[in-house]
Amino acid sequence: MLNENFVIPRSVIWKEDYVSLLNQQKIPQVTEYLELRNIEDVWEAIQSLKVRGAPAIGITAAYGLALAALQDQSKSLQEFHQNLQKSHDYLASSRPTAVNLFWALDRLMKSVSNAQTIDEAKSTILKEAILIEKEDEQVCQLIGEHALSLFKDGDRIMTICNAGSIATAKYGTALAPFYLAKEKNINLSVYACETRPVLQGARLTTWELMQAGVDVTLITDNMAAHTIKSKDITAIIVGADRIAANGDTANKIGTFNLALLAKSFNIPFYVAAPLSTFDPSITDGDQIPIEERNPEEVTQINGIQVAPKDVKVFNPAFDVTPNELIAGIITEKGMITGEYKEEIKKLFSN
Ligand SMILES: CSC[C@@H](O)[C@@H](O)C(=O)COP(=O)(O)O
Repeated sequence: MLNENFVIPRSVIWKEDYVSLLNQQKIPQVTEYLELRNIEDVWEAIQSLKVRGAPAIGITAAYGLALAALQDQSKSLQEFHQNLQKSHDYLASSRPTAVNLFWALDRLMKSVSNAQTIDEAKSTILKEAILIEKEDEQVCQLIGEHALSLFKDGDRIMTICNAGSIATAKYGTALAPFYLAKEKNINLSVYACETRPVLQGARLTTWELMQAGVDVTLITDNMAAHTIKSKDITAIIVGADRIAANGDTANKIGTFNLALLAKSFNIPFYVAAPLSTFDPSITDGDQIPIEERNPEEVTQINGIQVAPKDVKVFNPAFDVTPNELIAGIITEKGMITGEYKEEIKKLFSN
């Protein structure tokens, strides 16, 4: 295990009858934990980005479904299953792109399909939600170890958005190697893109890494090319929201730009993601649903209007990086590279 003499924040904590949730909307100004007491609270927290990041969305939704199950007053097992399906569908409508949401909810539904009593179903569903969180912590640590093996002392690495501890159960995906490097006294410098419009890089990645004592420098998104050149960036590493069967990867808007820059500067562009972020049911990235969010995320900064009120806005929250721009996808099972279609098929065949 990592030694804990530096702070690795957690975003989702199960508290027996509610979910304690770090309010990521308010970081870094305010560190507050919300009490999510019912499925509506959970839906709203996911939709409004109080919790965000693919694995953390999945874990929170899993606890949301567990809360709904535990609070259910059904008189028969059949009624219980009908209500559970409604709760599943409701939570699944909170955000469309990160496949971990659907993966976690489907996994809970499957876990209770053979339950003989309502009590058995309730305890099974909670156990499964807790397991999803525990597994994600272990998986992120493994991703961090595999990713760290690609870097050496003194490397300068760029990232976007926040694929850190608070986007997962713990440690993160793209940020996990930086926590591990810190422990092993390997010096890595991180360049964090601010990540307009919602600023996950500026607000969250810097906050997380500074607490752990990781050397992090903030840049605006449009500084990426100049920074890669002038600071001699050695690699780019990002997280993922959904990876198609051919390796095409949806991640935070702006990721595709960085992949193109990596190609142009001849530096590796890595994706770090757990197997729960793969969607082998879709053949390529064109089939990934891309969330479009409220125009005000673009026309305002921190509630202050910066563009004409009625300007037309296009606000996709994600883009898709084609597989040929990706030097490697780092999972808990190691890194896959090259023939992604074959490699991904192998990953899911055993
Ligand atoms: C380990 S988190 C991976 C991704 O979910 C992350 O990079 C990302 O794009 C998050 O987008 P967000 O809109 O903040 O949920």
